Amino acid sequence: MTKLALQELTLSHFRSHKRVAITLDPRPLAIFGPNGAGKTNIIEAVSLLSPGRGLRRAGADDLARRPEALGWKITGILQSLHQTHEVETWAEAGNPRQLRIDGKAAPQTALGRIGRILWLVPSMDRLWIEGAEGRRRFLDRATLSFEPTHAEAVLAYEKAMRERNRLLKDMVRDPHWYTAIEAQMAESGATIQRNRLFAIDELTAAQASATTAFPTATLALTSPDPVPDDLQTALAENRARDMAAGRTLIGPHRADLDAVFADKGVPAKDCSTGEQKALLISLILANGRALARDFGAPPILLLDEVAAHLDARRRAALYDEICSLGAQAFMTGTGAELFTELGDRAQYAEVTETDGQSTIALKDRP
Ligand SMILES: Nc1ncnc2c1ncn2[C@@H]1O[C@H](COP(=O)(O)OP(=O)(O)OP(=O)(O)O)[C@@H](O)[C@H]1O
Repeated sequence: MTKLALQELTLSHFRSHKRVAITLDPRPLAIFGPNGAGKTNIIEAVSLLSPGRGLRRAGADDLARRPEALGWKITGILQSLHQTHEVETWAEAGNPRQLRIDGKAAPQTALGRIGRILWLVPSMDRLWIEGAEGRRRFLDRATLSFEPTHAEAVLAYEKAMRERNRLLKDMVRDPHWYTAIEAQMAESGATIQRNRLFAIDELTAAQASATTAFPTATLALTSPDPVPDDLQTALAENRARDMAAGRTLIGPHRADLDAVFADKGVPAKDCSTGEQKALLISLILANGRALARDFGAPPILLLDEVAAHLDARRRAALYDEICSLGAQAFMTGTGAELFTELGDRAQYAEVTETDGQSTIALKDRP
């Protein structure tokens, strides 16, 4: 099968890493080292080779190595479906993040077309019990992996909504100011809604068609107020209510992802911590299988401390599923023993830290 894989990763002054240059093969990479060594920083750098602010949602200045804080750079050689791309992303102090693909300046949305990168990080352990925003972001990343233009629809919708919210806050009542903005929101909103429903269908089908050790999640797109078919009319009718609130109260920006642990019929938020994690793993793997079929290659997976939560049987099952999927999964853990079951099916790297400076070294199978 065609592979999507990072062949080389170079970091310069990125968080605790002053200089990193590693060459990888398409197998999963198990990254081990003590707490605070700089393992997550490595996979955060990989996450920045996809659109958005990466797996910590950090601002560009936070990524610069302290104390120098001069700026940072990540370079990745990414093997994609038809060709290999050089992706460079960097920021100079006080400036926004920039991007070049194959030597040419490119918008971040272009990254969604050449690669597919999905992640699970410990902060997502509370995804099912916290507010809708995290679940929406999770769904949108899955959606983006199926439909790269989703990012443009979300950006267009958010830009128009910001303009509308400004008018609402300024108590502008003249309908002329609203019509074009609401038409834009309705158009991009319909695209967002359609894309998200498509992603849910894909995840549902991919869960149903596989034999897996992880539980099935029954998914639904919900919202405090249903997203109307005719969003433009609904927005016009809702202006007075929105003006009182000082913001737009209806639309896809209020959507939520509802999940139920299918075998038990229990909502994800009421499941045990381990079950909630297992549902997330199940969805990431389902997303990977669906992409392998639709896009032609499984995504790059970034799994931060995923092994720590799993018993040995589940851990072995996860590794088996990643390997049969053929995904280049970057996995972190505090000890090499967490990856024993991977054997020769993975490559290994140790991250260590001395005096606030991290280093990474590829290792033989531990
Ligand atoms: N901008 C920065 N400049 C220098 N060091 C930083 C910067 N941001 C974070 N760090 C350091 O990076 C280290 C954390 O790295 P990281 O989160 O990658 O650790 P980890 O190996 O994943 O640890 P754990 O196993 O505890 O999750 C901390 O020591 C932190 O102080």
